[in-house]
Amino acid sequence: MAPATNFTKDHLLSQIRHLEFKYLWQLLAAFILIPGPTLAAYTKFWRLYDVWKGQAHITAIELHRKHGPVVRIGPNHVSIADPSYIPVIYNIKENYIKSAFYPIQSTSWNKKTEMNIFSTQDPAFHRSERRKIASAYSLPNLLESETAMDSCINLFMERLDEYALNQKPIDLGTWLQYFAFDVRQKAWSIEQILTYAALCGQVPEYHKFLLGNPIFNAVIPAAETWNAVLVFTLKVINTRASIEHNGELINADAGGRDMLSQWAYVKSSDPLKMNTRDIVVGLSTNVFAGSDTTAIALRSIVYYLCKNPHCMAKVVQEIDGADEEGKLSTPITYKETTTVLPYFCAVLKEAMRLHPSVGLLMERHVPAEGVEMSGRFIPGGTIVGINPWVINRDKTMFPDPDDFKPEGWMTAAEGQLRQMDNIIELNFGGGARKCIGRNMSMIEMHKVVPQLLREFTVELTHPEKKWSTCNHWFVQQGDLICSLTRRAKKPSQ
Ligand code: HEM
Repeated sequence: MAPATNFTKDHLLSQIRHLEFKYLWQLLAAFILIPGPTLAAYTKFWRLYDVWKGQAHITAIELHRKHGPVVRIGPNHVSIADPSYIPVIYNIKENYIKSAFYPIQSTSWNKKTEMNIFSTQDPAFHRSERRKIASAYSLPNLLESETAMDSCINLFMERLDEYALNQKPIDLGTWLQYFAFDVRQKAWSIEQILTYAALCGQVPEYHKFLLGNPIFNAVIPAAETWNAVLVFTLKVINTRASIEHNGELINADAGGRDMLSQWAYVKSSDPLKMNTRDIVVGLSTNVFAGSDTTAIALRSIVYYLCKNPHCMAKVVQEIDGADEEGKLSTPITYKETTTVLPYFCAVLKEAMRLHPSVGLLMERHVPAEGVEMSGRFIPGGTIVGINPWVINRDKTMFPDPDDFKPEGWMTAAEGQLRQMDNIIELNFGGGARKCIGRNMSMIEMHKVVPQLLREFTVELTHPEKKWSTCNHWFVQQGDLICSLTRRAKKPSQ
């Protein structure tokens, strides 16, 4: 028996040594062999500085063009640019868990930090919270309330008319933001909140000493009123219902079609399914995650059309043609755009390809066993992610990646088109954590821009100038100053 025991022991030791060696080798290979800026391999402050400058999306594109599909951008952060890993990193199983970047974007409500479906790192909590609200965001459900959007579009066109009549240049970028969600509050703006989240998100361990410090809310009881998102959400709720001092939602009209009404109905018919917290957190997450992202996409469509007058002329011609044939309602419906305005749909995709709303890595932890990506081993626990700005400029899919060429979407063969679609879908994230508000934004964008171009000639007031961009997680644009001229007579409503 003794030799057998020795064999087992020796064998075991050699296996351990082999494993240690293998593990050490893998770590070494990962750390030394993954290319990237030298400083980034040693300190997170390289990334913090890069994000602080507001152009991290440009840095990311340049780094991948120089180093290839796998680039180290922090001691424990690796950026991936190979589209075939989209379904690996962003999957339904949620085994690639969100990083500590996300909880910073939680909701503060009733002096407590409340995780929302965007910020939580816990897959089980995420599943149960998302299940409660998902049906309200389905395409059929949203299309049933399309007329509510129509009244916003009509109002928006009336406001723009005032600028056209007075021949005054308009800051259309800001007005598109008002259209997406009118979050103008005397409080911390979404941009300020995002700047904090983007910067602190690079060194999330400091959040607990900063705004994440529980003493913060206790010492400064008014802190919640600084948050524009929460203030706006409560203000809107209070126009239709009321939130009592103990934080209980009462008197909400539970018969309407919008989310407040739908959720108030669930709360009153089955309080165990949905409570006031769920409603306030759900609605304020919509405002936070949905207003700037939608406004950014709307601005991109308008900007790239103005910068490419031949594309603008084609879109306008397409709209006028459909109008003459009596195929368009006022305002244009989502179904009409998606069925009779194919060139506009290609423009929308191309604008979103060139300027995705999210401009940093969508960070996830590699599962414990590690993974090999594009020939490089990445150890478990490493934070990996894909930046939509990088893969949307994949040269194999988009031969002139920096140019605005909507025609590419019209002429691609079926298989190629599917792959191109899969890539730009990452603008909305992927897998179980994919954007829940995608359909809402898509409906808005497919309606309001064609209606705008149907009613007005839109030109940049300074066509020679480039707009400005600042990436603090969302890539905001500035200086979309336009001149509007009313086209034919106002369409009858
Ligand atoms: C063009 C418009 C939009 C874009 C580009 C966009 C983009 C994204 C992206 C990239 C994510 C995933 C982030 C990640 O995994 O790191 C996301 C998630 C999310 N978005 Fe959007 N979004 C848009 C509009 C909206 C709207 C209108 C709403 C709400 C009404 C919304 C609510 C959310 C929520 C709640 C999540 C978290 C989903 C989850 O984790 O289950 N978004 N969005």
